[in-house]
Order: sequence, then C-alpha cells, then structure tokens
Amino acid sequence: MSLSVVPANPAVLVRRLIRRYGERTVIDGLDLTIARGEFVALLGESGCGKTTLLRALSGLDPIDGGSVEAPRRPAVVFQEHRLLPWESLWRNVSLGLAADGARERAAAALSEVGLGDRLDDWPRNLSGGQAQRVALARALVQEPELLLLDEPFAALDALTRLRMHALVKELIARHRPGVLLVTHDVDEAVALADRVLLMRDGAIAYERRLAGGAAPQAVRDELLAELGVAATPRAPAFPTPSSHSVV
Ligand SMILES: Nc1ncnc2c1ncn2[C@@H]1O[C@H](COP(=O)(O)OP(=O)(O)OP(=O)(O)O)[C@@H](O)[C@H]1O
Repeated sequence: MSLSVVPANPAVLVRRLIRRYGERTVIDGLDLTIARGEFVALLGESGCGKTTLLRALSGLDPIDGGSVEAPRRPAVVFQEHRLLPWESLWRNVSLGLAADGARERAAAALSEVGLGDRLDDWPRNLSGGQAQRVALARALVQEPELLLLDEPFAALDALTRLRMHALVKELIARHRPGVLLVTHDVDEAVALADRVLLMRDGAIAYERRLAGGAAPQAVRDELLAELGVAATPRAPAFPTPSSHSVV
C-alpha cells in the first residue's frame, strides 16, 4: 500500500472515483489530490477518459462512485471559447458575478489578459487566441480554487500557443488556483506543469514531478516512452515571448 501525503488545503480531493457510460466503466477507482497553487497536467491516449475525469471534477456530470471534494465550484476553460456571441466581452466575463461592481471586476480581468481596451467589443471580432484569453479571464474572475483546462490551446497556431503558455504561467502564479490541464502535447505538459500524470485503464498509471530542476528533455523522453511513443527530436523552439500583447 502506498501512502500519499494529502496537502492541508487541497484544491480538490478525489477518492476511488467511478464513472460509467452504460455498461462501460471509463473511470475505475481513480485517486487524485491537487494542492492549491499546484499545476498538474494530464496525458493519456485518446479515449482513455481525460475529459470524462475533468467533467466529473467540474460537477458538470454525475459520478457513479467514490467522492470528489472541492471547496468551491471549479472554473473550466474548454478547447473552444464558448463565449456568448450576443453579449459584449465584459458581460461574457461577468456572467455569474453579482451585479454590483461586475463591470469593474470584468475590466480588471480583461486587463490581466491584455484586453482591457476591448470591454464593449464582441466575440465575433476576436482572433482564436484573443477569444481564449477572454475565456481565461471569465474563469479567473471567479477566483476559483480549482481551474480545469480541457485542451484550451489545442486549436491555436504554434506561436499563439507559446504566447498563451507564458500568459497562463503568469496568471496562475498570481492567482494560485490548483490547475488540472488535459493535453495531448507532452511538450506543453512539461513546459507548464509541476506534476504530470498519465491516465490508463481508468486510473492514474504514472506520475512525474517536474519540480527541482528536472531536465525537460529527459522528462519528455520518459513520458513519451511511458506513452509508448518513440522520442523524436524536438522542433526548434520559438523565442520565448516577453509580452502577450499581440496574441
Ligand atoms: N457521453 C458519452 N456517452 C457514452 N460514452 C462516452 C461519452 N463521453 C465519452 N464516452 C466514451 O468514454 C471514453 C472516454 O472518453 P473521453 O472523451 O473522456 O476520452 P479522452 O481521453 O478525453 O479522449 P480524447 O483525448 O480523444 O479527447 C471514450 O471511449 C468515449 O467514447
């Protein structure tokens, strides 16, 4: 039996989680704890149940066994922005906030993602990267203790994705929610996460911490091997963006 240390103040505590679709058990006794301020990335083969897990944690879907304990309702950012086309940007961000001070809070959140001058603009006028930045603002304005990210950068071009990584790192360092990022991209997981998990057969099959100066290339190769993929040379990286203002 393995003993795991449960943080004093977890963002989420998942015990023996079960989730079925009809006869099919997709999540089968999964345990997971994410601390506040911890960034966890979740990898796994297509169809292994990553989105199913994220939806179970979000409260969007019911669970069939075990428990999910989160202090407050988590915020979620999906692959597509899911902004309401008939609402202005600030109204999209402020949905769910108390009316009093909502515009000011939305304005502050939009400023944080570099869109402070677009409060009264419309979703249709945004690029894909800008729309995802509004989706991030909408999530963070709730001051969530757990932020769930379901492949939020997958539809973006490579340069925009790198700029989004820099922005997300900055925002997470400031707001310090626990984060669960579902991604197919091993490099993205290694670039962003404190801990990378690999899901298989309905549970967490493998875990790798990246703290303490772990060499990214070695970790990447280890994860690819664990996923059953031969490591390929890394594509030349774009220069690290120093500003997110042109995403
Ligand atoms: N609403 C549903 N009804 C029935 N089966 C479902 C439903 N949603 C997902 N599944 C099945 O559950 C399994 C896990 O799906 P899920 O979307 O969680 O996988 P995933 O790891 O996120 O996949 P991908 O990486 O391709 O997005 C799949 O076999 C899928 O077909």
